[in-house]
This record gives sequence, C-alpha cells and structure tokens, in this order.
Amino acid sequence: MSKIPVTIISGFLGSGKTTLLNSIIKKYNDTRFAIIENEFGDINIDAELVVGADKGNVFELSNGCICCSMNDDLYTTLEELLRIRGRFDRLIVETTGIADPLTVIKAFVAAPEVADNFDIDAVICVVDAPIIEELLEEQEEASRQLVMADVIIINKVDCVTPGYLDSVKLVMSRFNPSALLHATSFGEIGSIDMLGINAFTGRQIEQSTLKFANVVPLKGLSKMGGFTATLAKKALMHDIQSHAYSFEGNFDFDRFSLWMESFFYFSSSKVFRVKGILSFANHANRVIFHSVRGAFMLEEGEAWKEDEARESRIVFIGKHIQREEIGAALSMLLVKEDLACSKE
Ligand SMILES: Nc1nc2c(ncn2[C@@H]2O[C@H](COP(=O)(O)OP(=O)(O)OP(=O)(O)O)[C@@H](O)[C@H]2O)c(=O)[nH]1
Repeated sequence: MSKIPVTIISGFLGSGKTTLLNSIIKKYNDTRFAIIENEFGDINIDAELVVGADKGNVFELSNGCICCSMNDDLYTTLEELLRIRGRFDRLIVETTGIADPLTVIKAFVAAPEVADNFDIDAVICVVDAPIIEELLEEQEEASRQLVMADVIIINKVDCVTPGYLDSVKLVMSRFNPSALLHATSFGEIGSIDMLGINAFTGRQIEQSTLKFANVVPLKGLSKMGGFTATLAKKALMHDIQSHAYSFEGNFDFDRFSLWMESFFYFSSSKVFRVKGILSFANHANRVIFHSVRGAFMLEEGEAWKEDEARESRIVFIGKHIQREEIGAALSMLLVKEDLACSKE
C-alpha cells in the first residue's frame, strides 16, 4: 500500500494556518482529508473552525504543544489513522502557533513504523506579513518555523503595502533560500499547487539543525502501542502560556466589546492571540472571536439550536497573562450573575 502523504502547516500564532487549511480543503474538494489539529491549551477551538472536511476525520490534540509534550498522543492518533486508512487520501497536520516543526518532522521520519506508512509532502510555514519583522526579533519560535519550511506562504498581504511586501520577500529568501515563496490574502491559494508537490527534503532537517546549535538531538526509544517511536527531547522551552476559560450562558455584547478594547489597549504587547467561540445574548449564532496582537474581529459561526445550552470558550495566549484577573473580568461580562466559569 502506498504511503499516506502528509502536509505539515506551521506558522506563528494567528498567522492564518486554519484559514489556509480551509482554503486547501476547498480547492482540493475531491480529496478526502484527515486532519490533525494541535491546540496549545486544553480547549481546541481550531478543530471546530475547520470547514469542508469530514468531521470524523478531524483529530484534536490538545493539552500541549505537539513539539513539546504531544508525541504520545500524536503516535496514538497516527495509529488510529492507519486503522481508518481507507477513509481518507491525505493527512494535514496543523501545529500550534509556537511549535517547532523540527520535532514534528522528526516524529514522522525517525520512527520506522511511522516512516513506513507516512510520507511528508511539504512543510508549509504561514507568515503573518504585517508583524513578521517584529516576530523574528522577539520570538525564536518564528525563526525556527521559517527555516524548516519547504513552502513559505506570506499571508495577510491585504494589510501591507507592495513595498513592504517586497522587503518581507527579501527577508524570507535570505532566511530560507530553498523554500518556495508565495503571497496570499486569507490563504487564498488560487492556482498555487499545495499538495502533491513533493517539496520536503530530509536535508532541510540537517541544515536547519546546524543553524540552531541548541536543538537537542534525538534521544531514547519509547514504546507506544504498536509503534516504537524515537522521541525528540523537548527542544524549545516556550515561555508563552495559554489560558482557556469556559462559561455557561451568554455574554453581553456591548460590555464584552468595550472590555476587550480596553484590555488590548493595555495588554496587546504581551497577549499574542485570543480566540473563542462565544455565545451572546439575543444573538442566534455562535460568534467566532479572533484577535492577533490586539486587533480583533468577530465572525458569525453556526446557529445555536433552540434547545442547546449556551456556552462560550475562549483562549488567551501570551506572556505574563493575568490568569485570575481575566477570568474574573470575563465573568462580569456575562448576562446572568449566577453563571459559572470553569478555567482550564
Ligand atoms: N486581514 C487578514 N486577516 C486574515 C488573513 N488570514 C487570516 N486572517 C485572520 O486572522 C485571524 C487568525 O487566522 P487563523 O487562520 O485562525 O490563524 P491561525 O494561524 O490558525 O491561528 P492559531 O491557530 O491560533 O495560531 C482570523 O481572524 C482570520 O480571519 C489575511 O490574509 N488577511
């Protein structure tokens, strides 16, 4: 049986990975996808935002970053995928926004049982054009994602000038001269080929490992189910935390928007990403909340069923986040006083 082609999508928090994933699913609408969504934190929101794929083929890996602590869960999921192999044609893995793709790649190439069954087609890195310069200065994770990519998608070009885009392209080609470079808005790939491009080369790993001398080499063998997996030791200590909150009931829209505005006014430098699926009073649909570095937007989600219990889930990702304060403040934005908040 031929190997399962795998596409790995990386890119810093909020760069547009899920948006690109949805765009790929839409473009290749005769392909049956299995998707692994890795969320940094207990609550997986991205899995619900995947549109157009068979929901039964979307696998969530929560509770941690795939590159640090998720290897066991990843292997369990890969075993499950082999069991249902007939149900899909290709696998796409969306990593967390802070994942080091090297450890994810190693998970696919280092263990013979995995390498015999899965074949990486390409590692794609989605770049948040308006903030990439800042990210490269501040976040080592962003640099690692770039150097490991076979394909770099410079996304959000609608937010930058043509001159700035040219300078981003230049920086990207210096960072990773061998990667294919494309520019998109909202991950719209149009005629760009994203699948079956056979862009992944094992050599990238060696080259990039040389660039990052502090990458910890493969260590040890671990037995998991049927797989003997070679585990990469935690290569990167993230100093970014994720705090997830869930609430029963409805938020008050005006109070929620006002609070978010003032929250980001003071906290945008340390809160990189907020995302949620929310319920607002007197609103028939779920509301998808997205914020990347302070700019936020709300989108209509699926309608609530009449008898469905209203609830909201929201995740804050950043540094030095005031966990308790945010939970308490959000509770105050609920319409009813008596509704409970459960955190993480
Ligand atoms: N203006 C603009 N917004 C975009 C573009 N692509 C994505 N977005 C928005 O950016 C936000 C984040 O997009 P996602 O696709 O969820 O990003 P992500 O990388 O999957 O986010 P994480 O999984 O949290 O790291 C959403 O509000 C998107 O609608 C783009 O090209 N231009």
